[in-house]
Amino acid sequence: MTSYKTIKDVAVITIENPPVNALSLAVREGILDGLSRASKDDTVCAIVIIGGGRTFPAGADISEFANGKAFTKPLPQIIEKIESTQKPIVCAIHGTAFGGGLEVALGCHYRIASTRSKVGLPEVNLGILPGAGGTQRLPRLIGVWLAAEMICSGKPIEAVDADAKGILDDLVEISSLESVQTEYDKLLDAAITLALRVKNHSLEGKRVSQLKVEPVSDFFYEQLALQISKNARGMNAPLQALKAVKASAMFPFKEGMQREQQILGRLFVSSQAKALQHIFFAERQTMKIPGIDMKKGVPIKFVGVIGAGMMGSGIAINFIKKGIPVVLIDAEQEFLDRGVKAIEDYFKGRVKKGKTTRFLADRSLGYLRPSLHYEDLSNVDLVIEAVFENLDVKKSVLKHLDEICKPQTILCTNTSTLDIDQIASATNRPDRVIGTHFFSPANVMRLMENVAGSKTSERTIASVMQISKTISKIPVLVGNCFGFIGNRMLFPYNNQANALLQEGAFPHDVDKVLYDFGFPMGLFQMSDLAGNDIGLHIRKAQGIVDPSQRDPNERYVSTTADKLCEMKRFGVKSSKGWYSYAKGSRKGRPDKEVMDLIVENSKAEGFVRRNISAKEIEERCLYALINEGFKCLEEGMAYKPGDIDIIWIYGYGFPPQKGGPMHYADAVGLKKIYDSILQYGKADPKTSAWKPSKLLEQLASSGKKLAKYWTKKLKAQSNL
Ligand SMILES: CCC/C=C/C(=O)SCCNC(=O)CCNC(=O)[C@H](O)C(C)(C)COP(=O)([O-])OP(=O)([O-])OC[C@H]1O[C@@H](n2cnc3c(N)ncnc32)[C@H](O)[C@@H]1OP(=O)([O-])[O-]
Repeated sequence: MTSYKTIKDVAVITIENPPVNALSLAVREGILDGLSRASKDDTVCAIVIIGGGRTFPAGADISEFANGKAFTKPLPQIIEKIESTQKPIVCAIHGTAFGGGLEVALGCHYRIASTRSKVGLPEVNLGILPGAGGTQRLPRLIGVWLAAEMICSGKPIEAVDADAKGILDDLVEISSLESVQTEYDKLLDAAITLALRVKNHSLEGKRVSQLKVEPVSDFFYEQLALQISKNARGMNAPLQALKAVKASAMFPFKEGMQREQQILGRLFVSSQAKALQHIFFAERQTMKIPGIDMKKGVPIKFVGVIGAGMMGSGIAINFIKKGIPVVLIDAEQEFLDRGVKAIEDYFKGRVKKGKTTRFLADRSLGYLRPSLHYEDLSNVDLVIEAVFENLDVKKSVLKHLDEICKPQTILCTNTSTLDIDQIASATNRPDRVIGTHFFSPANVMRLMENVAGSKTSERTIASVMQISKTISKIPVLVGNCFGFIGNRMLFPYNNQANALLQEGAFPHDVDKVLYDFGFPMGLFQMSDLAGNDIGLHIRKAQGIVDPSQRDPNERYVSTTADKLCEMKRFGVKSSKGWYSYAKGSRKGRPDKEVMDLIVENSKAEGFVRRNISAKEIEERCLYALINEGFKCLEEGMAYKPGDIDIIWIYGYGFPPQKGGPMHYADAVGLKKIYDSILQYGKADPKTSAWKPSKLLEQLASSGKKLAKYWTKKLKAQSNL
């Protein structure tokens, strides 16, 4: 896990724990061993610590948090040992020196970094804090102000910025064209040169723990706490980290460390830390699908997008940003021009905000090829249609593409509800047809539901999952059912919200509960933002708007929602929806007209309105959602509980500190949820959402947790 060698009387300890050189127990032991050898060897005059491969350690080994290994030879002790070593230690950073990695660097006497590298303390994103002395050393090195900002936001910074802030002693210029090996060689060279230069220098002032912290006023802490409460609403770790930073300015180093460790101890066992660490791994597991070999994917170098509307142009942006040429097709010149303008405006905006340069923006735009002719797609590797959400329209587009594109081209349909098999049946290559459900705005939202039809091949799935990654999306493979995973689960959740209106609640009552739970906004606010006509369109496609076509045994909850559309209350875009909006504002106010309509409809539908508690609102919305998630798992539409959590966190704003609906279900207790579902079902037998999932029933009665059960199941499957 580490190697040791000497170059020109400098000991070089190289950390070798690919892929990210996480500071596992074996690495920590290796560092200790290297320090001891170098200290005992009289010919060694200085020490360099460097990461092998592509990076300096990207942090403590997160997998050791759950199994307790992190507490054996813990990182703070190793860093103390590094700092107290009598020979100068130079730390050489490339790649991503994150978390414990940066904390190791802060324990070294000198720090140099490749200009391509990044440093950061992202621990708050995992529900903890930089608990290997980071909250005590960083303020001593760069001041409380800058340190608190880095620690509480968890955002990494570029090496050049780190140098300007005083974290680094020097930068090693590496161009973007140079290989990782060249970067490593140049960095090591520079580190050895520096080590030889300082070999006889005193270490006075070089041990960061001995530096003084300039105190700042309480006003600063109050302001930052306010900002954190707004930007990281509901998250414990950032505010706790701020307390630890404050301790650095109030106490000597040793006492400050004690405070840091106390706070870390509390955060470590918190439900938020468990939830956030679950998400960290779940996000990386979405590419691991039983029976799919991702290496079978074919490279996608040329893409077509059909439809230059908001969705199509957003999709195109993802590709051209990564240097992948896109032919953007629309039937009308006017629509095409509008799409191209939207794309140009997007890049102009980025330049204006300093997020990219004019040169890079122009380079991306150079990859865009607008066209009115399908024939220009004859050579693309993959094409995504983003036309109107209508089965017949999509089928005819795919049929046409099948005739024009080369036989190997993968045909993707961007739909949020339609049947992939039916769309694929319009082509002679159903094995090369797949759903790619982008979330709007497609250039912003990172989630992608990739939908496998019954004939979609392993190669197609692997190719699309990989290209999704290349364009920086978080792809989740899902099965082909109505609404796939995200929208399918949204329906019962949304139905409960509407049912609550019938029984006595108002939109702002429901939205407040969901906001307090941690969602960025409630369901009615979300509906107003997306456009209430979308829901109506889906209900029409389901054939349930017309009372004569409804199943008499299923409760209908959307009368008010339907009437709102009749009244042209489409939401923010018409300044009126569930709420009313001042012109240009997205902040809705409860509207008497809507409240009267809700009361009137309750009466007409035979409900006696009652006060509904926040607890009931929360349980009914969330348990209906969770029950549907279990159904998706038992039917094989979702491959892992973690996939569902990722979809809901990245696609629907489920609060990450609660870990996603399936993780949350385990935290609440499956028996409690199951019993509540039975109870709500008894009171409301005409709502099929209250029919409990068999899987939920099985786990609730056996007292098992979903996460454990599913991991075991997957293991057993892979051993077959
Ligand atoms: C003691 C208390 C104080 C200290 C606390 C800390 O340091 S807390 C830590 C603070 N640090 C952080 O929070 C940084 C967390 N890491 C990152 O942000 C990113 O991994 C990255 C930017 C370093 C590389 O991005 P990229 O897209 O190039 O790669 P990728 O993301 O796909 O990862 C590749 C593989 O490495 C795995 N893995 C990664 N990191 C860790 C880890 N620390 N540990 C274990 N494993 C880790 C990851 O699961 C994946 O495994 P798989 O699926 O292949 O089996």
